[in-house]
Amino acid sequence: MTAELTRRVLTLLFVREGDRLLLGYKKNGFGKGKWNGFGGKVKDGETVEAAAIRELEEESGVIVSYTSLKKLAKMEMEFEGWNELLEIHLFTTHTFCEMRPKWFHITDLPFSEMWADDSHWFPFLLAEKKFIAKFQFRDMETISSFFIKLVDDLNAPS
Ligand SMILES: Nc1nc2c([nH]c(=O)n2[C@H]2C[C@H](O)[C@@H](COP(=O)(O)OP(=O)(O)OP(=O)(O)O)O2)c(=O)[nH]1
Repeated sequence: MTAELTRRVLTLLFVREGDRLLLGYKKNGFGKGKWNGFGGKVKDGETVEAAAIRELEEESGVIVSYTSLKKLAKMEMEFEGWNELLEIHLFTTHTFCEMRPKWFHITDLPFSEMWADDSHWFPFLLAEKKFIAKFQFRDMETISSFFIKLVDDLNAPS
């Protein structure tokens, strides 16, 4: 006689941009050491769509809208000797709601596509030095004057 299997409902969401796919490296727990899409257990009373969006945000910080989700599959995984069956709801999305994350090397930052003031204070940010600064802009792209001062205590009166 086969033992009754407990069902564990999981989500798996892949964020895609053109020909590129965002993956995460699982550092701990189930699937440790594997690259994968983002997902996890569906909580009691939660829809699989809500769980897919929540898990993506918890694991990557990326927020996508409910309407951008495309459900592609429901898969079941059984492992010999396990009394649990995995039910995986597979989704894909092509849209980031507001910010599209991307890693840059600190020596290769895209300053020409960043705010004009950033190149002035990034050296301090990268060195993790505290500073106060003020920038005056002629227009959105042009700084007319600025100062930057390294400080020990950001709460001290300036
Ligand atoms: N690509 C791929 N993903 C899989 C397979 N099997 C499997 O569970 N997954 C995915 C589904 C889930 O997104 C994830 C497993 O969820 P999990 O149990 O590790 O959840 P979690 O650590 O995030 O836990 P929690 O946040 O929900 O507490 O791995 C598989 O065979 N292929």
